[in-house]
Amino acid sequence: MKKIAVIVAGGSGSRMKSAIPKQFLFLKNKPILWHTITAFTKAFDDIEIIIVLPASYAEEGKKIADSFSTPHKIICINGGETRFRSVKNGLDLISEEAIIFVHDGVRCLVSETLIRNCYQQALEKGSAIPCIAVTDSIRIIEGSKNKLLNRENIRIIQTPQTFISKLILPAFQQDYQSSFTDEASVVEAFGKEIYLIEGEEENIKITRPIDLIIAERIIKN
Ligand SMILES: Nc1ccn([C@@H]2O[C@H](COP(=O)(O)OP(=O)(O)OP(=O)(O)O)[C@@H](O)[C@H]2O)c(=O)n1
Ligand SMILES: C[C@](O)(CO)[C@H](O)COP(=O)(O)O
Repeated sequence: MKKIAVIVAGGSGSRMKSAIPKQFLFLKNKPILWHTITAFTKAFDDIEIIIVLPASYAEEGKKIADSFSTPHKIICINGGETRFRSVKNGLDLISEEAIIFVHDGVRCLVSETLIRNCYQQALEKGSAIPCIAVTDSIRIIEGSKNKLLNRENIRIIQTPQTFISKLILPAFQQDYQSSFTDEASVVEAFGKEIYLIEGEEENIKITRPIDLIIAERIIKN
């Protein structure tokens, strides 16, 4: 089956508080976004990639895309105000049947194994959403009180969130809801079941300055 990765890198990175959006910061002499794209090009020779960029950094993003050689087809497109809009802009370029990966441009430590596992499960079940268990105690705030939750039932959700095209493309025709934090929430709101898959501890989202320090320690290439 055809494979298409929509790599969303259209955000501003406000929590990182850096001078440029975090996806363009360097890790081991290469932009974070370059490492993320590399993971997908290594996972599959025949993958097509759509990179979603902030309009004001379209040129920087294009330069990174151009640094990859064929046979990988890489298309760049501008993002939008919300993650939903950015993902939708990428998905709007897809009309054929495919397994579609939606991945955060700032999860640059994702492994080729996880990408391939997501592909396989999405092929079999329609979706593959990587997740990891919680290792801290978890409490929910209820007004002025708080209550312990059973952490056995809690999962931390990652990307690549992977779907068969006939599931994700119609789901993104819905109107935006502020509760949409990821693609699984969009597909679920469309009334479809979501299938989880084991994620990876190292597959962190570079969000705050501390995450960059952690990524520096973990990254291999
Ligand atoms: N309108 C948006 C918002 C986010 N993203 C992308 O979604 C991924 C995960 O989002 P997040 O870590 O929240 O990135 P930012 O929105 O850039 O960060 P912040 O929320 O701190 O501003 C990032 O690769 C980001 O570039 C996007 O493409 N378009
Ligand atoms: C999609 C995601 O990375 C899954 O963990 C997460 O929901 C993105 O959240 P953010 O607030 O947009 O960083």
